[in-house]
Order: sequence, then structure tokens, then C-alpha cells
Amino acid sequence: MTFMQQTSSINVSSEIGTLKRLLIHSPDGGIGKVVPGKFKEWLYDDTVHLAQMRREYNEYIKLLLYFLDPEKIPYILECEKKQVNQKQADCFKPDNPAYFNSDKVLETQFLLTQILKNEALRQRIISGVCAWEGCSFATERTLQTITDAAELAKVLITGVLHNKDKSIKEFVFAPVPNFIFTRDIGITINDHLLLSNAATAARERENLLMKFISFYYLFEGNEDKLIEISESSDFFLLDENEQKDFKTSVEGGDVMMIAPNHLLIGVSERTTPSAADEVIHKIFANNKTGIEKITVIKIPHHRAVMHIDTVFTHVRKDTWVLFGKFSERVGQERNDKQFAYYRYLLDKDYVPEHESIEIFRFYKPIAETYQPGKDYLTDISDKVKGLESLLRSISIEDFGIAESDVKIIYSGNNVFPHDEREQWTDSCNLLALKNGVVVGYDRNEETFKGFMANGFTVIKVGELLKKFENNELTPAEVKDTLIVLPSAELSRARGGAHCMSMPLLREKI
Ligand SMILES: NC(=[NH2+])NCCC[C@H](N)C(=O)O
Repeated sequence: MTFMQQTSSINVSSEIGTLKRLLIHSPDGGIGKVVPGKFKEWLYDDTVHLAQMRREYNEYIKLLLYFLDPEKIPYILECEKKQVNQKQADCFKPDNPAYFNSDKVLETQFLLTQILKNEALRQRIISGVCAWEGCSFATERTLQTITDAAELAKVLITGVLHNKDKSIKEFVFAPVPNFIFTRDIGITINDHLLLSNAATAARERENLLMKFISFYYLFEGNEDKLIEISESSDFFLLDENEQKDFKTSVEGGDVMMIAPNHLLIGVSERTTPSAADEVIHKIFANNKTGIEKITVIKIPHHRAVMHIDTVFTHVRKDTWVLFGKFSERVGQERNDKQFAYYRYLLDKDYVPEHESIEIFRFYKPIAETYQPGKDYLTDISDKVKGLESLLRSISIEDFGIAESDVKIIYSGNNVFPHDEREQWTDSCNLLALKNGVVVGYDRNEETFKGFMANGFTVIKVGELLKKFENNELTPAEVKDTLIVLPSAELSRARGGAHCMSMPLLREKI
């Protein structure tokens, strides 16, 4: 039986409907191989203490299981208790027979292992990865000799090959240290999945592995629901400069299924204009995706804001968290207080960040037949003046909220330098477990003030889990809450809970 046949499978139509199933990846050994000389290329800003990162991440897993698959909890608690002295309990290791194996909280390495048990696919995947990574024939043969699927999956992800007695290690290819950010490898759009096409080589193998996982596991038998994006066929003939303009990369952190018929696409450091173009055409051409409205948000290209989900996320139908520097309202307010004459005097190309954000809306009713040559751009400038008014308009139009009830919570409570510091450590990158219950990082304390001022409870994950364990509270009873994960190490990889999750199933809202 295929995955689709045995489960009520895959469907996401908002960022805040109750989360029922997602794809994650636990920090693997490859993260422990990141060296300073590779920071830029591998998209890291620091080295990470892997053991501590795993402890932090396991709190996240437990939280997810409590909400999505509570039947696994007794097993996890028992396993943790038995192995307190072990660095990491076996039930958290995807390559261990004791792995918790949930069909709600799915894991990439675990799924890859399942596919690798099929001999024909095993050959195909090894060849695919080897061709991609350009490894020697000898290495390919060595990989073929690994008969244990779990071991092979680990090698294909970490790039580290051990010999039989585990004494000698060899790197067969680079690690993929950003694979924990499963958000970026694909986007569930209703019952379809848009496969990413990474902007940088450091993340390309992730996309390849995700393709295998999608075609041979998650969407097996329903491959028509997978959407792939690629460069146009004449791309290879373009000269170097033109290629820069027409490169087609899209990463999941830039795509949000924000409301049942509405998709947001960020054009950023990672997602290119030509990728947005291609996504718009593919989605409008396919009525089954259920998308009528596509809003494209152009943000500045820099590391601090690599994807739109580092700038804002949806918290509750009426509530958003946003980086104030990118809000036209906040920008205007500052200017009203003291007019910025320097803007006349500075270099001509100086544009304050919020003003450099551009928003475009494309609209095609489902009932209308798609015409490739038609321009679907619609003018929304009367109501959308910038990012903040866009978010407000989504609450009002897509979720039926009264204008006066929409709340915007700002990174660092909009006080410099906390706004920038906390945005950097993902104060705006929250994962909603349900409408009004979101997961973030414990270090972004100034941002908490905005949550509390708007009636939210802020609680450390450890405290919440204790309440669950003592039966003082159930996940169903948790409302209007920001749950915060320990983040000393996790945040160093530069992604938050939103990045560390790929929702596959949410309740309709
Ligand atoms: N959706 C996200 N914001 N993902 C964050 C990815 C972080 C990762 N280090 C990168 O630079 O690619």
C-alpha cells in the first residue's frame, strides 16, 4: 500500500490550521563537520555544538509528538529514562531500530531508509547521488556494498563513510548541514507539493533526496501532484550574465500557503524572479492546485533576511509577527516624527529597506481557463501599501477579521537594537501548531513583550511538557500561546521552528 492509501495523507491550505502531519530532519552528524572556512559556502555563521543542538531539537520533537502523535509519548519517555546517561537516547536516532517511527512526525532520513530497502531504487538513488556529487566509480561501488538501508541513508546525508569496525572515516561528499530546515525543500499547496530548486550548491543534494522521497514514498502513485520547477530549455545557451538574471531557484522559506486559495511567494536572495514567474504559470495552469491569488513580495537580498519567513509569519487569524524595519507603517511613523531630509541628500540609489519592498498580486479565478499569454497582474495599491498592510489585508479578506482587530507583533517589540538582534535569531520565524499556538526560540525575550501585551502566554517548552506529563494540561487546552524552545545552538544554524518544519497536513481553517 502506498503512503497516500494508508493515511489521510497530505493537504495544507493555511499556515495556522491545526497541524496534523509534518516532515522534519533531526540534526545529523554532517552538522558536526562544518568548519569556519566553509561558513559562507555552506550557509552557516558559526560552528555548532552538535550534542547540545540535539538536546534542544529533541525537546522540539517531544512537543510535536504531544500535539500530533501523543500515543508515542509513553514510549519516548520510557526510552529517555532508560538511557539518561547516553548522549542521545536511541528512540531519537532515525537510523536506530528503536526510532520512534511516527506517521505524523515524519523524518527525511527515516523515509529515505524505507525507500532504500527496495533494491531497484537503491541502485537508482546511489547512482543519482553519485552522478550529482561527481564521485568516483570506486566510491559508487563502495556505496553499493552497503546493504543496511539505514546505514546507507546516513552516508547519503552526512557524506561520511565509516569502515566496518567504525574506525576509519572517509568523506565521500560534503555534508548537507541545512537539511534540518525541511521547510526549504518543498511546499505543500493544498494536496500538491511544489519541489524546491535550491539557490546554492550547498543545498542541492537536499532537493535531490527530497525528490526521491516525494516520488517514491509520499506521492507514490500520485506523482501528478508534484510540481517541479526548472530553468527554461534555452537557459543553457545564455551567456553568463544572462544566466544570472534567468536562474530559476525557489526555496520553501519563500513560499507560504497563506489561505485556501492564496499563495505568497517571496523574491529574495534565494528565490529568483524567473522562479516566481514559472511558479505562477504552473499554478495557474493547473486548476487542481486550488490557487486563485498569488502575491509576490520582493524583499532586499541579504543574509539576515534570506527568505520571507525570516521577516514575518502568521500566528493567529488576526495576528502576525513582523520585522518592524520592513513595515511601511513603522517607517512612516518614524518619518512623521522627524522628517528625514538626509534622504534628499544621500546617494540617489539609497532606499530605506521597507520602501524597497515591492508587492505584486496576480489573480486568476478557478473557473477561468488559463491563457499563457494573458497578464494576470491586478492592482491592489489602494489597500496594500507595503508588507504590513498586506498582512492586514490577508486577515481581513481571507480570514474575515475586522480591520480594527488585526494585531501586528514586532520583532524585539520594535525597539532598536533588539528588533534586529532578535530577527537575526528568528523571532519572526514561528511554526503554528494551531491557530494562535506557535513555536519559537527562548532567546528572543524582547519579542515576548509584544506577545504578552496582546494576551498571549509565553512558556518554555520544558515547563509545558512537564504540565502535560503531570496531566495538569492537555495540548487541546493550550490556547493563544508562544511555546519557546531552548535555542543556544539551534539558532546558530540560522533558522527557527518555521524553517525546521515542512507541514504536510493541516486541518482546514
Ligand atoms: N526557511 C528558512 N528561513 N530557512 C533558513 C535556512 C538557514 C540555512 N542556514 C540557510 O542559510 O539556508
